[in-house]
Amino acid sequence: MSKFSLREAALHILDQIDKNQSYSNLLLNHAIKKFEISKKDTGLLTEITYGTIQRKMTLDYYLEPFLKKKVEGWVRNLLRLSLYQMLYLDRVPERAAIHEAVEIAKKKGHKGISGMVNGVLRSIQREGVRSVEEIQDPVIRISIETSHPEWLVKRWTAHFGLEKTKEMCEKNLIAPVQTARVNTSRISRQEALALLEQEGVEASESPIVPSGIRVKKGNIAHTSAYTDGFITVQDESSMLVAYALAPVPGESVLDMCAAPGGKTTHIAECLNNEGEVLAFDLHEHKIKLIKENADRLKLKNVKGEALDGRKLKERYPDKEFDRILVDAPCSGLGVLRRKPDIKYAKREQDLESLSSIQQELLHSAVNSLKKGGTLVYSTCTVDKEENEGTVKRFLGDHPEMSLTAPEHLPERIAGLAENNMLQIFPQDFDGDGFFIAVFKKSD
Ligand SMILES: C[S@@+](CC[C@H](N)C(=O)[O-])C[C@H]1O[C@@H](n2cnc3c(N)ncnc32)[C@H](O)[C@@H]1O
Repeated sequence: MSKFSLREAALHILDQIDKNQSYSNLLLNHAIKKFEISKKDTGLLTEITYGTIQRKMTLDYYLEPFLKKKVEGWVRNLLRLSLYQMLYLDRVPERAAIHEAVEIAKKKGHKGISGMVNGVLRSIQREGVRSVEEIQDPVIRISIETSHPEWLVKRWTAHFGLEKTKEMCEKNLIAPVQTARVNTSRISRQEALALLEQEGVEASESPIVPSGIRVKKGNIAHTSAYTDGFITVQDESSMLVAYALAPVPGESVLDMCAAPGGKTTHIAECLNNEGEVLAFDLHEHKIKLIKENADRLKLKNVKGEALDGRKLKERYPDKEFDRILVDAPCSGLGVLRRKPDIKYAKREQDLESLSSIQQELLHSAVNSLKKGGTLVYSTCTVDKEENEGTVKRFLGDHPEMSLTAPEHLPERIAGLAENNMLQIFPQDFDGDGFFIAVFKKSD
C-alpha cells in the first residue's frame, strides 16, 4: 500500500500545475506512478483532480466569505479539492472529505493551518455556500458559475452571443464520452465492436462518424483490439477532418502539423495503403509518436519527418501534393473538457501570435499543392480570429484558392457549416470544439 493517499496525490498535481504550468494529463499519469495509486483509486483521483481544476473559480467564489486572510499555495488547493468533494461528489461523505483535509494539513503544515482548514470546511458544511445568482453582470456570472476567465467569456460572447457561450461553458465542465476510430483498412466497425465486447468493453456505433465508436464501459486503451492496431482513441470532431480532406487511394497527401499522428493515420487508413502520407511536425521528439502509431495500426504508407511546415518548399522544391492538411497549432479552446488547465494558462494576447503562424503555414502549403488540389485547414479551437479570421486573410492573399462547402461529411455535420466554414461547438454533438475549412486550388 502507498504511504500517500489519493488526495495527497491530487494536491501534488494541483500544486505542480500552479508552479510549473504543466499539463494536468501528463502530471496525472506521472502522479499515478509516483504515489503508487491503485487501479481502483485511479478513477477517483482523476475525478477529484480534474473536477477541482474545472471548477477552480467557482470554488474560490464559494470559499472567499469564509477566509479571514489571504490563503495561497497548497493550503488553497487543499481547500479547493476538499470543497469540490463536498459539493460535487455524492460518493464522498462530507465528513470524510473534511477529516482527510485536516489530516493532510497536519502532515504538511503546522497546527494553525489544520485548525483553519477544519474551521473553514466545517463552517461551509454548517452554513452552505452563497449563490452565483447574486452576481448581476451576466458575463461575470457565467465566468464564475462555469469557471472560465472573464476575458474569454467576454470574447466568446462578442463572437457567438451570450446563449451559445453559456451553453459552451456549461458543456466544458462535463467529462467527454470516450470515443475511438476503427481502422477500416483492416476491420469493419461491427467486427471491432465484437472484438471489444469479448474483452469486456461496452461500446456502440457513433451516431456521427461512420468509422467511430462510443464507449459506455471499460477502457479501450487497455484492450488487445487497441494494441493490435484495430482501433485508435480519437475524438469524433477530429475524425471528421480526414473525411473533409477525402483522400483517394493512390494519392500523395501531406499532413503538415502531424504529431502525434491521429489524423495522419486516419488519412493513411482512407488511402488503404495505396499512395503516401508525408507527416511533418516541427518537433523532432514527436516524430517517433507518429511512427509508433502507424506501426501499431500496420500502416505502410506513412513517412514522418521533423520539419517546420514553413520550410516545405526549401526541403522539397519539386514535390506537389494532391491534398494537404494543415491541422494548425492553436489555442486549444475546443478541448477544455479534456485539458481544463488551458483555460487559466492562456492569455488573450497569446491568440494573436497564433493567427500569424497559422497563416504562414497555409501560405507554405499552397505553394506545394497541385492545381485542382484540396487544402484543409483545421484547429481544435473555438475562436473567430484564429478560425474565420485566418481563413479570410488567407483568401485575401491567395486568389487562386477558393473556399468550398465541406463535402464528404455526414449530412448532419455538413449542415452546421456557415459560409462554407464549419465551426463545431462542444454542445453540438458531444465532440470537441473544432474548426474545418476546405479550399480548392484553381486549375
Ligand atoms: C494540433 S497539433 C496536431 C495534431 C495532429 N494533427 C493529430 O491529429 O494528432 C499541432 C502540431 O503542430 C506542430 N507544429 C507547430 N508549429 C509547427 C510548424 N511550424 N511546422 C510544423 N508543425 C508545427 C506542433 O508540434 C503540434 O504537434
